[in-house]
Amino acid sequence: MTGRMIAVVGPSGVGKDTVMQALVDAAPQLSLVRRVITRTADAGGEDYDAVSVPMFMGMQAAGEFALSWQAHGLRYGIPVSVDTELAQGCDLLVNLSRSVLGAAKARFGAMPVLLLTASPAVLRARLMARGREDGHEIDARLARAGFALPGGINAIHIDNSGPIADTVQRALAALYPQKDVTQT
Ligand SMILES: Nc1ncnc2c1ncn2[C@@H]1O[C@H](COP(=O)(O)OP(=O)(O)OP(=O)(O)O)[C@@H](O)[C@H]1O
Ligand SMILES: O=P(O)(O)OC[C@H]1O[C@H](OP(=O)(O)O)[C@H](O)[C@@H]1O
Repeated sequence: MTGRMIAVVGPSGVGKDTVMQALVDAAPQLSLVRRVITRTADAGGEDYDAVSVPMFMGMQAAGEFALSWQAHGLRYGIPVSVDTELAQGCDLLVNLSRSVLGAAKARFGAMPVLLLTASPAVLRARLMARGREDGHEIDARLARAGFALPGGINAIHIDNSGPIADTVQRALAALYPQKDVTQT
């Protein structure tokens, strides 16, 4: 049986990467998609493939991305190697821009979408505490917080204002309603 591509979306700072890692830690059949990003390698946060803009453009021209988009002055790509992992039956978690969900649905077919939410005050506090961006960049990210999902996208809304463990429990219950998939 082929695996499912599972999109995780929501405003910057809501906790997408943190929740995705916690989900993988809790449920062994889930794996993370490693994104290609035109961000310097030392920025911290998620594990990603850091490339220059010319390298990214070359990879794109060579058809190496299943999906790509731009946000926050950066380019993001999802490598076509995900198709092999899906064919092997892995369920994959991918951090996507909300703007690319229509294209993702067209590319990957039936694709659960987890939309994480938190209040603007929580988002700001988390971005400031994370410290990856400066104040202007944080303001720009917060200005995008209310970006609407494209039409036709039926997302699973999960509030990530509380403990990560609660978010993980709710996400796994939505993704795997029939069984307990945790390691314990
Ligand atoms: N439920 C939570 N409770 C407390 N802190 C959290 C929670 N979820 C995430 N955080 C913290 O919030 C910060 C932002 O989380 P993270 O980097 O995962 O967000 P993100 O949605 O991936 O952001 P971006 O889109 O900007 O990459 C991190 O410092 C993380 O530790
Ligand atoms: O606001 P929207 O378009 O939904 O998201 C835009 C981008 O913001 C985040 O980037 P990063 O993880 O901070 O590099 C997401 O991963 C996405 O690629």
